[in-house]
Amino acid sequence: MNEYKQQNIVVAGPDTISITIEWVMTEIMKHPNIMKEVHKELEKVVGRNTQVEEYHTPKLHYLNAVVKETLRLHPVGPILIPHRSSESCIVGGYTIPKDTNVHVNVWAIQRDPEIWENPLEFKPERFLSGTGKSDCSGNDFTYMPFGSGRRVCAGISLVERMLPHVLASMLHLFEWRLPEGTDLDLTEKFGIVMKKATPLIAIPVPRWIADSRDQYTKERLDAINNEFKLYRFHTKLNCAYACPKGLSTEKR
Ligand code: HEM
Repeated sequence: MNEYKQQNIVVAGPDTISITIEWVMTEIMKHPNIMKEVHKELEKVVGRNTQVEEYHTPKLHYLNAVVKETLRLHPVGPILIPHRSSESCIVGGYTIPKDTNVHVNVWAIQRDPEIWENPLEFKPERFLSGTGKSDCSGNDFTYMPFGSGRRVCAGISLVERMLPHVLASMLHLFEWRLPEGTDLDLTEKFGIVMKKATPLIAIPVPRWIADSRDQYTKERLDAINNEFKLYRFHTKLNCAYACPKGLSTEKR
């Protein structure tokens, strides 16, 4: 691996993954029915009493389709990295002379209505069956979020493992909501990498309370169920000393 590729790994790695996670979460929050489907799949594949492990992620077909659909509408590298033709060639009837700088607008290709049905609709199902558009490795020229050819993204296999794992872990235990009174903003900020124009602010809400450490909840509740049980409530006043916002139940 040459020095430039090593530098690219440092530059391309962290930003691209976090930007894509932000886009996936934005699309999922915009479509509550899709969040519900993802949760349903997680309950089936992972279950409630286990945490997400790497071996679960290839079985999360719907979540993987959500990631692919996000990369279709929001490719991190919208115009790829500039390429230069090593030979003269003809592409689509156009002659490209040797040594021409070529910019491939993947963003536009992946929204082309001649290729994609209702291209602006976020529809993970298009990657679930038989369309043939699920190959991320650059062999399908209608879908190239990682580029194509010799300079295709070197991080594909890492991304394919990491993205669904991180997302599944975030979505398995939590439902994600917007702060009250705010709207989702899907405006893009074009650049070498395509970010959201405004950062996503999302609040995690636990989906269920699960204490996997033991099965003695009932015994614990029985143990404190006596004439002092209300008195025990006084401990909440202790919170007033520790509360970082200085809130106290004694003050009005
Ligand atoms: C969602 C995440 C990512 C996306 C969408 C993405 C996309 C891309 C794209 C479009 C290119 C240009 C390919 C071309 O011009 O044909 C590229 C190049 C590259 N990517 Fe990624 N990338 C991601 C994550 C990563 C990660 C995590 C790493 C490394 C750990 C990485 C390493 C590289 C390298 C080294 C290149 C340059 C390859 C070369 O010039 O030969 N990428 N990536």
